[in-house]
Amino acid sequence: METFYSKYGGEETISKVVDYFYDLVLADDTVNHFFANTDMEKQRKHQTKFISYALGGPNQYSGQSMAKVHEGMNLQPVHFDAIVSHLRAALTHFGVKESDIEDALTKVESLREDILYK
Ligand code: HEM
Repeated sequence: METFYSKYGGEETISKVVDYFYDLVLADDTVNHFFANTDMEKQRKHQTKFISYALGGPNQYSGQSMAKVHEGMNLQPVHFDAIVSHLRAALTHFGVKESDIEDALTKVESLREDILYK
């Protein structure tokens, strides 16, 4: 089966989507404070991992490992929703088909319970 990731051009496309998404996240006061003590390179890595995951790329995560890395952040639905809305905006901006956007959002949603309130 052709994955979303390969269909839209693999890493090259991912890096463009990441740049766009990164700017949206860091301009948003709802969530940018979580990254206040994270250096720029690490932030970019985070956004890349997030996008790659959503698009079915090589970095796939278990709920357990996601609970662990977000431990101590006490992330709330409002934070998760903000990130999801930026993902939707970034994918829309690059002309991704609505049904493919829905698939990506469903994927991300599957980790919501693992990531929140940790
Ligand atoms: C499905 C959703 C998410 C995925 C797949 C994901 C992925 C990851 C991964 C893989 C890490 C490990 C550190 C690294 O990237 O090197 C991480 C850490 C982190 N995540 Fe997420 N994340 C998600 C949601 C969120 C949300 C909603 C927020 C906050 C609004 C957030 C903020 C952070 C922060 C601040 C770190 C630590 C960064 C650092 O200082 O090293 N994440 N995340």
